[in-house]
This record gives sequence, structure tokens and C-alpha cells, in this order.
Amino acid sequence: MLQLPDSPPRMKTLVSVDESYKLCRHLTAKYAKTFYLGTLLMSPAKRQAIWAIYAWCRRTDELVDGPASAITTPETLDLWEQHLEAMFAGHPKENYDVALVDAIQRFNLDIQPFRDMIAGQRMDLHRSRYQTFEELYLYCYRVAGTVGLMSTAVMEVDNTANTAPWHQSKPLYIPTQEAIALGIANQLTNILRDVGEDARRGRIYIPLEDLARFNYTEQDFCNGVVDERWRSLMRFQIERARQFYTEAEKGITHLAPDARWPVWAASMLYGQILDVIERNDYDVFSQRAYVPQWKKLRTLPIAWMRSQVL
Ligand SMILES: CC(C)=CCC/C(C)=C/CC/C(C)=C/CC/C(C)=C/[C@@H]1[C@@H](COP(=O)(O)OP(=O)(O)O)[C@]1(C)CC/C=C(\C)CC/C=C(\C)CCC=C(C)C
Ligand SMILES: Nc1ncnc2c1ncn2[C@@H]1O[C@H](COP(=O)(O)OP(=O)(O)OP(=O)(O)O)[C@@H](O)[C@H]1O
Ligand SMILES: [Mn+2]
Repeated sequence: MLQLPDSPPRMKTLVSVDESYKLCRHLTAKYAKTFYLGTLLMSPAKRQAIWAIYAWCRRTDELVDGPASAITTPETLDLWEQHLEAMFAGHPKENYDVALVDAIQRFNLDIQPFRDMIAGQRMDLHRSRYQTFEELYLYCYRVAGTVGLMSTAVMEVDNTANTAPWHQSKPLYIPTQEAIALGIANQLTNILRDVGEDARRGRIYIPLEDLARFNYTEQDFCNGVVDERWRSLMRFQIERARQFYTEAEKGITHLAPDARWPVWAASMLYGQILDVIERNDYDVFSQRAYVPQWKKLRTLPIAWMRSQVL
């Protein structure tokens, strides 16, 4: 189980910045094989900052999704938000915070996406159904689009390499929508992969309006019915997620050159989960779509080529 803040908070000696980055690195490597692989392709300063952000996101997610989630209340999240404000004011309270405070200062991170993510986790406290895609989109923006914004600040924007010399004075294009789109694409993928796990916890993230469109009921969902109605519904969801990947990938060329390969890799690797769902004939209730490590490694040179030419 992850280490969450002690309650009540007490003064303690914290680890050094280097030690704290190590803790964040271990957490990322343990919980997110795909993203960790992506970070290994980054420059050392960028990858460290992403580990620190990952550790904070994971710990935030854990408050509503992990083993201790039964005791999480809106007040727990209020305290977590105060804890966040303290980090942005330069005051780490926990060993994991030391690295994030360093990253906030080095990359001049904005607090708003972090606050928005906490708002997303609040939604998980009191919602287990989404009526429309618009409602689900807001949830996805908050828990994952925000990660795109945080990551872009670290990855840095630079499209001068793609700009003709006589256009060099043009203002930089900031690929905000594309960064959010990659978060949304990842989150939609995550929702489709985890359908079975979520159903067992009484949660349905797929919009109910989509279930109705395919004449598939909540009861069918809870019983894990895989038939032609379900397969058509899943094809529709997969197609929607892929549109977000396509939108996101158009933004990668506006990132700093050293960030393009890792982001292409992360996008392609996470997108492959959708291919596996198709190969499993859309049964996400009894099997978990899983991309083997050798397939992930095989993707890296292709991602590299795309980062050079697209
Ligand atoms: C390589 C790279 C840039 C990685 C970013 C890593 C990072 C900081 C990840 C944080 C992830 C996290 C813990 C978020 C908390 C909420 C949550 C759980 C979201 C889901 C992640 C999936 O994680 P996992 O598969 O481990 O989920 P389980 O809990 O195991 O079910 C999400 C699906 C969100 C992930 C979203 C992103 C990584 C955003 C990607 C966008 C960019 C990097 C922007 C790129 C810029 C442009 C212009 C395209
Ligand atoms: N079908 C499977 N076969 C073997 N191991 C699996 C399988 N599914 C999941 N795992 C393991 O369970 C753990 C959690 O699965 P998960 O797919 O979330 O991996 P992860 O490390 O979070 O990577 P990702 O970033 O792709 O989500 C991982 O350590 C993964 O190796
Ligand atoms: Mn995972």
C-alpha cells in the first residue's frame, strides 16, 4: 500500500532532493510499466520531474481508488488540497513532496491542473454513473487531461525546429488541446480496459446514453454479457478513443525535440491496449487487456522514427 500523509501532520526530518526523486522513480517503475518506459527516453531533468508528478498523481488517485479509499471523505481531499498549496508555497511535508517542490520550482509548474485533478477525484467519491459523454469528458479532463498539462510544462514547447527561418518570429504554438487530448485518450483506454474491475465495484464509466444507443442495459453490464450489442458498443468506444489519440499526436511536433520520442512512445504503447481489446473479441469482463513487454520494446524504434519525421 502507498504511504499516504500521516494524520495529524507532524514535524519530521525529510530526505534529500536526490533521495526523494529516487522514491518517486521507484513508485513510477512499480505502478506504471508503460509510462516508466516512456520516461527512460527523456533527458534526466525531465524524467525526474515526471516521476515526481507521477508519484503525486498516483497518491492522489490512491486516496479514492486504493485500499484506504473506504476512509476517504471530502474532508480528506480538502486536507490533500491544503497539502498541495503548501508544496506550491515551497513547503514539503512528506518525503515524496521534496522532489515535487523541486520540480515545481525548476519547471515553474502551474497549480491549477493539480487542483483540477483533486476535483476529479472528488467526483469518484460520489459518482458511479455518467449519463452523457460530456459528463464523462469533464471527469477525464480532470483526472487525466490535467496530467497532459502538467507533463507539457516539463516536456517544454518548441516548434522553432519545424519553422522556416523567415517565420521564426511567429509566437510559439502551445499544444494545450493536444496535451489534454492525450490524457483523455489514455483515460478512455483505461476505462475500457478496466470495465470488469470497475463493474465488480459497482462503477460504470461508459456513458449510459451509449449503453442505451446499443440497446445494452445496466443489468447486462453487471452480468458481464458479451454479445453483438456489447461488441458494437465497444467498437464505438474504441473509435472515439482513437480520435483523441489522433488529435493528440498532431501536437507532438510542437514539443521540444527531446520530448517527442517519449511522448510518441507513451501514446503508441497505451493505444496498443485498444488493439488487445479487439484481439480479445471485446471481452473486458473476464480478461485484462495486457501488452507484453517484448511488444512494448518493439514499439520504441517505430516511435523514434515517428518523432523524427512527423
Ligand atoms: C511518458 C509520460 C509523459 C508520462 C506521464 C506520466 C504521468 C505523470 C502519469 C500520471 C498518471 C496518474 C497516476 C494519474 C492519476 C489518475 C489516473 C489513474 C489516470 C490514468 C492513468 C493510467 O495509469 P495506469 O494505467 O497505471 O492506471 P491504473 O490506475 O493502473 O488503472 C491515466 C490513464 C492518465 C494518464 C494520462 C497521461 C499520461 C497524460 C499524457 C499526456 C501527455 C504526456 C501530454 C503530451 C503532450 C502532447 C502535446 C501530446
Ligand atoms: N495478463 C497479465 N499477465 C501478466 N501480468 C499482468 C497481466 N495484467 C497485468 N499484469 C501485471 O499487473 C500489474 C498491473 O497491471 P497494469 O496493466 O496496470 O500494469 P502497469 O504496470 O500499471 O502498466 P500500465 O502503465 O500499462 O498500466 C503490472 O505489474 C503488470 O505487469
Ligand atoms: Mn496500471
